Amino acid sequence: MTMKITSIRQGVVPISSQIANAYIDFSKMTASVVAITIEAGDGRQATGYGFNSNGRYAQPGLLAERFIPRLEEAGELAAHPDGGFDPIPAWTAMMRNEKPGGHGERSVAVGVLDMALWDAAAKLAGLPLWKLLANRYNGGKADDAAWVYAAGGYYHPGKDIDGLVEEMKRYLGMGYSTVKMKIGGSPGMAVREALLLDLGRIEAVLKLLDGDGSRLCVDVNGRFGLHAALSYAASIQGFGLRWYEEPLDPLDYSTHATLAEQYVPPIATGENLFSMVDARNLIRHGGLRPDRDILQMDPALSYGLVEYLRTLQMLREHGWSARRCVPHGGHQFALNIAVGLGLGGNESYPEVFAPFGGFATGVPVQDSRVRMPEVPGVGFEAKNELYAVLKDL
Ligand SMILES: O=C([O-])CC(=O)C(=O)O
Ligand SMILES: [Mg+2]
Repeated sequence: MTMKITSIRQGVVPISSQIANAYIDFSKMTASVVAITIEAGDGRQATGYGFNSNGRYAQPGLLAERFIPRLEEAGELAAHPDGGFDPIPAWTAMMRNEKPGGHGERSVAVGVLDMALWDAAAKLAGLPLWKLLANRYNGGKADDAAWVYAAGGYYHPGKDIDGLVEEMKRYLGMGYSTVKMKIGGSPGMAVREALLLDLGRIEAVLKLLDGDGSRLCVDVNGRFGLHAALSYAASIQGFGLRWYEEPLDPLDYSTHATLAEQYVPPIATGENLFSMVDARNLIRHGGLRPDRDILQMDPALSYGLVEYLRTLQMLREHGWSARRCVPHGGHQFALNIAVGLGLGGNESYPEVFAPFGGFATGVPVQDSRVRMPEVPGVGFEAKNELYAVLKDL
């Protein structure tokens, strides 16, 4: 049976807020949203939805000028050997006449469309995406739940240490046992002063977590140079934190290798690596340790799941387990991938980036684990606020 894309619509929606990390504020953050309708040879139709994660902006120009027209011109597409829709030939059509390297933000535009293709593929199969992925790529084995952690702890005008601790307390009340906070966001301050300030913030949150460092992640958003990263490393080493995230520029692999020689607990990075090749450079040259470090490549920013499947293959070839992957972005797409392909878990943003973050409405988090609904596709239709945005396309 062949399949055909019959319509593609796109829009731009704000996900702006007053929060900031150590590198950017989100006052003008936007996201692209798309809807793609696919017709199977037997006349059945499904509409899949996609969007990009926070941190990169909407890509209406790239979508309108290159990627949507190529998909529209793709014509009849070969089905997957299981008889269902296969996003891979559609993805290949989108990427025609694109050179390698210099990934820029076209990976974001392609990621938005890729998400919609997978949502439609799973809907045509009448399966939740996590089940389709387990069937196609994981010998039919899916996890029964995903580990999730609550990411927040942003800088916000007027927010002090008490405000930070109150926020973390709310996350514990929602069923999360591991939380993440921002550090390194003191522009213009000397490293020593900034470090003292951050140690006070970290210790206040650790107190709430009964001093258990394995329940706290800290995120620098790539702000530090090697000197600051090493100074912080020496001071936080003893806390045994769950991970020390994006301490350095994401593309500066050799400084990661130097840090990894000095800092024993886990380091996490990868949310700003947008291709399998970039991730492979990190693995080859970043000195990261497959027994503890965490890889956060986000399929919704980095050419989608078609490329992420290649990244997982590359990791296997380099002796890394998929369990070391905990994608950035806090969206249901990565949650399906985590459960269906056996990743280590997924990020979650209980209080920021609505309506794109979070899970199906009414699904509880228990002991930092969340189960998947049995809804066909990614599960957007079971997430009321998000579906209200998508269905308007
Ligand atoms: O603040 C951001 O850009 C998001 C981020 O780093 C994360 O979710 O880890
Ligand atoms: Mg991060």
